[in-house]
Amino acid sequence: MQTLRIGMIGCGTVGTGVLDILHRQRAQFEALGFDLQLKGVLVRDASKPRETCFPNAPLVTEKDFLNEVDVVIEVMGGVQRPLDLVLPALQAGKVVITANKAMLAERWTELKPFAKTGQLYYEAAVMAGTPVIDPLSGILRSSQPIALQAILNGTCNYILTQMEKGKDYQQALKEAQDLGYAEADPTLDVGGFDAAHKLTVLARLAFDPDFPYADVSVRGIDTIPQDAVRKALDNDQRIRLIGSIYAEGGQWKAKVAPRLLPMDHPIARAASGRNAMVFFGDECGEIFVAGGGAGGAVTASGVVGDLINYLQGILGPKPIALKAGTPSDPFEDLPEV
Ligand SMILES: NC(=O)C1=CN([C@@H]2O[C@H](COP(=O)(O)OP(=O)(O)OC[C@H]3O[C@@H](n4cnc5c(N)ncnc54)[C@H](OP(=O)(O)O)[C@@H]3O)[C@@H](O)[C@H]2O)C=CC1
Ligand SMILES: N[C@@H](CC=O)C(=O)O
Repeated sequence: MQTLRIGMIGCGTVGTGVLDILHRQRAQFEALGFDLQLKGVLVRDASKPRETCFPNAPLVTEKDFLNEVDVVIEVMGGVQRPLDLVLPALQAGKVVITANKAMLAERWTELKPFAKTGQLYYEAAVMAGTPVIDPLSGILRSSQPIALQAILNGTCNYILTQMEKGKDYQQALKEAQDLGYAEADPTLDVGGFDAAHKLTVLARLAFDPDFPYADVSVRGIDTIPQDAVRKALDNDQRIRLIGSIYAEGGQWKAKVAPRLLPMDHPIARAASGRNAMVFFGDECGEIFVAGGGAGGAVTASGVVGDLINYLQGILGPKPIALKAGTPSDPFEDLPEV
C-alpha cells in the first residue's frame, strides 16, 4: 500500500463534500493501492462548526502543511489567494486538483505550463461532477470541433426555472444561495461572468489553448424581467443563459448571453439548477451531456473523480490547439433576449 499525502484548501460547500467522499470511498482508494492521509485542511476559521462525516478533519489556518503533501485540492475560490497557494505546489512538481474556474480563466498564463505537464486537474471547474473536461480532452479529440453550446451556470438555471413558476428573482436567487449553488459573490453568476469563466476553460481545452478570457462576450440574466420569462413560456419557449463557442472568419469566438430556446431543445430540458452541453464535431456529430452543475456533493464528485484519475495514472487534461474549421452559427434560430 502506497501512502498519498493530501492537503486541502477550503472546506465550504465543495470542500465538505470532498471530505465526505474521501471518507466514504476509502475502500476504493485502498483497492487502488493507496492509503490516503489528509495532512491538513486550510480554512479561515478553524473553530466554525462543519457538518462532515470525515473523522477529526485536521482544520488549520496556516498553510505550512502544504509543503508536506503530494496532492493539493483547491476548493477555496477567489483568484490571487488560491494562485499564491497552488503555484508553489505546482512548481515543486506536485499535483493540483481545483474546482476554481475563476482562477483558471483569469490566471492561465501562470497555470498553463502545468496543464501542459498534466499536473493540473480541473473536471469540477466546469459543470461540477458532470463529465465534460474528461471527454473533451479524451475521446472527443478524434473529431474536428465545429461548435459548442451549453448551460454552464446552475444558479441562473435555477433562477430562470423558478421565475417560470412565478417566483420573484430575488427570492429565487436567495434559494440558489441557500442550496450552495451560488458563488460567494453572486454577481459572478447572474452577471454571466461565472459562465464566461467556464466557457474560457472549455475554449482553451478543446478549441484554442490561448483563448483570452477578455474575448468572451458576456451578458447575464440580471436584467431579464419576469414578463419576458412568462411571455417565452406562452410561446412554448424558455429563456436560458447560454455559453457558445463557434467559428467565424477563421477564428474561434465565445459568447455568453440569455437566449430564447424552443421547449424541446435538448439543453432547454435541463432541470432546475442543472447544466447541459451540446458539442458538435465533424466526425462525432452532436454529443449531448447533462447533469448537476452546482452544489456540494456533485462538485465534490468531480474533484474526487480527478483524484481517482490521478491514482490510476491518468494525466490532467492537456490543452491542444485545433484550427477553427467550418464557419458555424448554431444559434441562428436561438435569438438573444
Ligand atoms: N458551490 C458550487 O456549486 C461550486 C463551486 N465551485 C468552486 O469551488 C470553489 C469553492 O466553492 P464553495 O465551496 O462553494 O465556497 P465556500 O465559500 O462555501 O467555501 C470556501 C472555503 O474556503 C475557505 N476560505 C475562503 N477564503 C479563505 C482564506 N483567505 N484563507 C483560508 N481559507 C479560506 C473558507 O473558510 P471558512 O469555512 O473558514 O469560511 C471555506 O471553507 C470555488 O472556486 C467555486 O467557484 C465549482 C463548482 C461548483
Ligand atoms: N455558482 C456556480 C457553481 C458551480 O460552478 C453555478 O451556479 O453554476
